[in-house]
Amino acid sequence: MISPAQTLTLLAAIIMVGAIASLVWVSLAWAARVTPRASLLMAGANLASAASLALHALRGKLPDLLTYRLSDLLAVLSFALLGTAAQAVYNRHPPWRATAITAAAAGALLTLLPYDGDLRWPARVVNASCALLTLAAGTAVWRQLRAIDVRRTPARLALPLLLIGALMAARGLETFVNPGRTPDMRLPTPFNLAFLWAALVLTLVQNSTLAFLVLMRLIQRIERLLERDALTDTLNRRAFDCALADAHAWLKRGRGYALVMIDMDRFKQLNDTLGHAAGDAALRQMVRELQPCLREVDRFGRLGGEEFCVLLPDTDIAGAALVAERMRALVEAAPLRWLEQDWPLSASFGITEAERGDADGGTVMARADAAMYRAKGQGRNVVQP
Ligand SMILES: Nc1nc2c(ncn2[C@@H]2O[C@H](COP(=O)(O)OP(=O)(O)OP(=O)(O)O)[C@@H](O)[C@H]2O)c(=O)[nH]1
Repeated sequence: MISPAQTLTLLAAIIMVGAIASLVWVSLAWAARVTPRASLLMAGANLASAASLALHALRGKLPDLLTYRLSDLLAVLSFALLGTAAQAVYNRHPPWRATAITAAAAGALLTLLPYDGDLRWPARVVNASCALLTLAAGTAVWRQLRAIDVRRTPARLALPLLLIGALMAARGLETFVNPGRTPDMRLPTPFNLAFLWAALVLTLVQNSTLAFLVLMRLIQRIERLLERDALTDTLNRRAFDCALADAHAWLKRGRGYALVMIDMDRFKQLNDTLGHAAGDAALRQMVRELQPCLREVDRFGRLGGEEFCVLLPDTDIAGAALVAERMRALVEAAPLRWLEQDWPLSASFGITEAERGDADGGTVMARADAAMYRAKGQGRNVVQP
């Protein structure tokens, strides 16, 4: 025998979890500044959900307009925010139009539908729209996570959202299975008890999952900061050396690679004439110009000063020559625009291919460096093997 106290206690527990979670998310957004947009959306979702359920629990004690219509509207809002928050963790500008249209349509229906007597239709609108919003967001997050990094952020982390969607769909279907019963979560029915337990567990799991994703995002950001050059956003020396060591390890398993050493020409003269800021702008411009020449697997690093190196996996000397020549032409074709003046830019390129006899990546890099110095000796702005 289920008592009304059981369903009410569960409702109170979900409300409390929602209220506490919204405070945690606000502090994550403001104090820790961790993915603030997603964190604030999560705070809003939890708050709206807690308010909706609190109003629902107070039916009969407050005006019906608040405990029925407003409660349902807040429920739709909370699910719309939840879906957008989940997508905002890995996408600063999550798609919101479809969510807004669904929520607005549900809101309009809930405003127009009569709330006297038969409450099954408002309940169907709430549950169907919430299920739709969560299932769509869950599918989008699943795709996002698969696209980002399968190993570190498994797509399975989107599962709680999909389960919440399924739970809401089940609640909508219940109004068809038990058409005689008024949809009220406080009633001590086996379905309500199961629904509230599932809702409590899923609220906890969903909040923890999203907190975990936010943490992963933070770790990835720190890792990126540690391996990037602050001025040009290419790999720094340490990260490039790691990439080179990895590539060299693959060489022993039959996967070759080539290096392109790049050194800007007469850079001191540019610095001395136009100033250090212009030199910095030239370095950034060159990196920007060269990016389109690179594939996803290529690694672009700044070794120091105006010297860069590109690691090209699965590439031989002929391939490296093609890439380097394309890069050389691009640098030459784009002078630095500084204070209404054009300053011609060029770079010298040394290329080499890793050979089985090379002891380590450093040996290959030394050969590319020597080739680059030969290019300087030949008058600069050339590619030398
Ligand atoms: N603006 C700027 N200049 C830098 C940076 N790092 C190193 N440099 C300058 O780059 C210049 C490199 O000069 P050099 O090694 O003589 O080379 P170069 O003038 O390009 O001569 P060649 O390579 O022979 O054509 C020095 O003046 C450094 O101070 C940087 O991050 N920003």
